[in-house]
Amino acid sequence: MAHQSELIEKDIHAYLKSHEHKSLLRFITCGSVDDGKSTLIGRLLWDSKMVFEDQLTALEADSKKVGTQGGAIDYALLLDGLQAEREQGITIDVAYRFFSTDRRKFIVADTPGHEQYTRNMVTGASTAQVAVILVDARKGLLTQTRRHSFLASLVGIRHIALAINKMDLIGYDEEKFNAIVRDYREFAAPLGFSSITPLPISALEGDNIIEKSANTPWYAGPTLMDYLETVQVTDDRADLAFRMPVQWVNRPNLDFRGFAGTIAAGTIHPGDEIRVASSGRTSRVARIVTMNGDLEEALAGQAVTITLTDEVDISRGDMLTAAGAPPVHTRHPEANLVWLHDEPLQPGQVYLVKTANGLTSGRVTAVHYGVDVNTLEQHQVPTLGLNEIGLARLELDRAVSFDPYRENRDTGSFILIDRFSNATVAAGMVIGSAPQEQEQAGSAHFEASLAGAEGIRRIKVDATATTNLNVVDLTAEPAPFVLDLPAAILGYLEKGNRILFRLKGLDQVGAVAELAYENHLAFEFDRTEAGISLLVFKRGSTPQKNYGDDGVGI
Ligand SMILES: Nc1nc2c(ncn2[C@@H]2O[C@H](COP(=O)(O)OP(=O)(O)OP(=O)(O)O)[C@@H](O)[C@H]2O)c(=O)[nH]1
Repeated sequence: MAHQSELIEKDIHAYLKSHEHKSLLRFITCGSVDDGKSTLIGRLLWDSKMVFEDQLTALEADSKKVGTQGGAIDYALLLDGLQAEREQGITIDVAYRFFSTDRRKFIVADTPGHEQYTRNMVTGASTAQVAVILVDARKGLLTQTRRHSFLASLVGIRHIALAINKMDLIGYDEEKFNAIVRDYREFAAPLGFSSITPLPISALEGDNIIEKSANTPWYAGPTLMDYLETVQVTDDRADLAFRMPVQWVNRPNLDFRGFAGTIAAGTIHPGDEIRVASSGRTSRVARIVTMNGDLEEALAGQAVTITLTDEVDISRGDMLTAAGAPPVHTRHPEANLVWLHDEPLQPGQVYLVKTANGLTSGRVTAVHYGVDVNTLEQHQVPTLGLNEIGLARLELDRAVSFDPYRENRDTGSFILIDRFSNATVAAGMVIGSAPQEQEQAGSAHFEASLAGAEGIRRIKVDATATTNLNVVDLTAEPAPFVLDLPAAILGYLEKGNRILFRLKGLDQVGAVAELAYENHLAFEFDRTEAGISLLVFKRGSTPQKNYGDDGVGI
C-alpha cells in the first residue's frame, strides 16, 4: 500500500475517513485459459499499488529469473505468488482480492474458467455487481465466453465489461475490435444485461487499463479503471421493497410484542404499512426498537425489533414486507439450480432448504430442463449432476416467502443441504412460484390438441410455465381459431399484463379478439400464418425473442 503510506503516517484519521466513505464494487473476472486474466489482475493490483513492497521486490526478481517477458515484469507471476497464500486456506475455491483507489474500494473474485469449475464461478459471481469478461482479440468469442456470460446473467450480474485483450497483437485494429463487439452484443442480447461496455485493452502493455492508450486513438470510451471506478450499480438493498425475515418474537411481558430480525431489503419508518407474508394481514409499524433507543428509520442490513399497531399473528420464520409489494409466498418455488455436489440430484429425496427465512425441508419434484452452459440450449434431463444447471420445481414442507432472484438476491436465493452429510449440494435462484396446475402437466413438453367449438377451432395447449419457445404449427388450421391456454402456464401473469402474439416469419402482433380471465385465457385470431408462436410478457418488460424470466413462450 505504498502510495498511501504517507497519508497513513501523516494523518491516520483522514486516511480511515477517506476509506470509510468510498463505495465498494465487487466484480469478477472471467476468461479462457491464456486470455490474460492473471496478467490483467496483476496489473490492476500493481498499478493501484495495492501490493506490499516485499512482493514487488520478489516480483521483479522472479520476472528476471523466469524471464517470460524478457526481463520486464510479468504480472501473471504476481498472482501465482498470491496463490500460495490462498492455498493455505482449507477449502477456499474462489480467491477474493481487495484493492482500492482514491475513488472506490474493490473486491475482485478470481474464479477458474474451466467448465469443471462452474460451481466456483457461480459462488464467486453470486455477490458480484460487474463481470469483466476477457476475450483474446485474436480469437474472438469462444465457448467459454458464452458460458461465463450465461453464468454471470444467471447469478444476477447486470453489467459487463467486455475487455478485448491483446489488442497489441492485432495492431490495435478498430475493425476487428468492432466485429467482436458486434458478435458479443448479438449473442448476449437475450441475457438481459443492463449494460455492456467494450474496452480495447492490452493487459501486458497497459493500454486502456489505467491510462488512455495512444495506440487506440479511435477509442473514446473509458479505461478499465475509469469504468470500474464509475460504473453505476443500482442494487442498493435499501432501495428495494421492504423485507425483514422474523428471527425471533420478543415478548418479555404482556405489554410488549416485538418482531426481531435483520432487514434484508428496503427502508422502514414508524407509521409505514407492512404486510405479513404468510397471512397477508397488514398493520403499521408502531416503533423501531434497538439497544440504543428507538429509530425513526431503519435500513437494509440493520438488526432491529419492530412493534406493530395491531395484534397480528406472526411467528419466527415469517416475513414482514412492504404492504404494496409483497413477495411470493409459496410451497412450490421454481428455481434455477446449480448443482454443486458429486452426488447427483435425487428428485423426490428430502433435502434441507436454507432460505433468508431460515431452514425448512423439501424436495425437488421436477427438473423442467437442463441448460447446456456452453450453447445455452435447453434439453430434457432426468436429474442434475455436478456443475449442471437447470430449472426445477420444488415442494417445501412449509410455505416460504421469496422474491424473484433478479429482483433481490438475498430473498430470492436458497441452498439445498444434504440432511446426513450436511454438505451444500445446490444453490437455487428463484424465478417464481410454480402454479398448481403445473403439477399435473408434469413436463416441459406441450401438446396441442384440437377440439371443435361452434365452427371455431379451439386449440388447447397444455404446457408449463417453463416451456421452451416452440412454435405451434397451425398451417393446416382454417381461420379463425382460439388458442386456449391453461392459466397455469402463464405462471405469474396478472390481469392487465401484455400479451404479444408473434406470427412466425412475419414477426408481427396478431389480432386478439377475445380475452377471458377465467380458468383459461383464450385468444382468438382472425387469421392464420404458416406458424405461430406466442410470447407472454409482464407489463413494462421488453419482449425478447429468447424469452427471459419475464416471458413465457409456447
Ligand atoms: N501480447 C500480449 N500478451 C498478453 C497480454 N495479456 C496477457 N498476455 C500473455 O498471455 C499469456 C497468458 O496470460 P495469463 O495472464 O497467464 O493468462 P490467464 O488467462 O490468467 O491464463 P491462466 O492463468 O492459464 O488461466 C502470457 O504469456 C501473458 O504474458 C496482452 O495484452 N498482450
